[in-house]
Amino acid sequence: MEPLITRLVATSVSIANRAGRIVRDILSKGDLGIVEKGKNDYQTEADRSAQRCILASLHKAFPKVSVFGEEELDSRPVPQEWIETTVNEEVIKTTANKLPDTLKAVKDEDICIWVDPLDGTAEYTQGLLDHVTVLIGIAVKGRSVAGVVYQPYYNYQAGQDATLGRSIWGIIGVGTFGHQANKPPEGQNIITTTRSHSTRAVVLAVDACEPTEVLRVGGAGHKVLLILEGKAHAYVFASPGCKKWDTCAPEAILHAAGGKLTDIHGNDFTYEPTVQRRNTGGVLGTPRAEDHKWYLDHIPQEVREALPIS
Ligand SMILES: Nc1ncnc2c1ncn2[C@@H]1O[C@H](COP(=O)(O)O)[C@@H](O)[C@H]1OP(=O)(O)O
Ligand SMILES: [Mg+2]
Ligand SMILES: [Mg+2]
Ligand SMILES: [Mg+2]
Repeated sequence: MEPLITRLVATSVSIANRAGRIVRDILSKGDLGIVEKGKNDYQTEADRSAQRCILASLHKAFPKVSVFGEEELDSRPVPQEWIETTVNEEVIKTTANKLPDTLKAVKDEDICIWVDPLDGTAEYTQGLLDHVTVLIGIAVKGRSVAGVVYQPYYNYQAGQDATLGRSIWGIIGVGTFGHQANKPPEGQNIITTTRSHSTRAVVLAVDACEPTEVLRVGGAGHKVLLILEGKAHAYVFASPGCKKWDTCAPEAILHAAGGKLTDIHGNDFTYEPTVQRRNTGGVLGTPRAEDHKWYLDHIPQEVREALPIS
């Protein structure tokens, strides 16, 4: 049998696809069932249903692994057709002979999975559909090592014949798959940041990094995809708004591709089950680990002091 990590990623790719289908079905039926959880913080029926699908499916396949999802839900039974049991063969094939030795012996109790059933909820409700992703991040002993980012509306403006949706997945030491890997253009400094959760500190930090262009878009998953595809040079978010489920999967795919995701002080995120959910130190992502320090050095002291280390 394949190592646990390989099976977890291969199953998570299938589960994220199933959840993405739920996200699309709910929008096409038109009743989003929006609930306001807090200031500028919404939940829809798609967030709730996709999380039920993902947690029930993971629990069925891996009953001993800890899984945490963004939404607080009751334990109502999940419709049988939402339990995804298939395994993505592409992941199995690609990972065979490539998985690092350190990940081969990982046990159930070493793992914690962080699930964001719908990242970019604000943009989903506003029809900015390619900003939406489903995130399943896999941490081992508190460090993010593998992740799945499913983009349910990829290609949605490309015409009827285009295949809707794509899966991007990555494992540290194996690589990142399912997207184009491009370098960002030389001579520019394109910075991506929030469009729906901006604050004074967010703007100060972006401006201090001397952008030639600012891409204000939704979703932590979506912004990391922009970096992987060479559309942005950095993801700068000087706010305590992101939580563990927002960063776990994006961090793994970015690190697996040679990039770096930390808080704005340069500290690594940790993901053990008891960790504080909020990433109080903000988020900084770059496509090459060696470019990270330049951005860290440009974050104003005033902004750093306002964002405590997570
Ligand atoms: N102030 C905030 N309140 C609630 N969620 C936030 C906040 N800031 C960031 N997030 C979460 O982090 C993601 C990335 O931030 P942004 O889109 O603003 O760049 C958001 O899509 C949202 O995830 P979610 O949509 O899953 O609730
Ligand atoms: Mg949310
Ligand atoms: Mg999110
Ligand atoms: Mg979410």
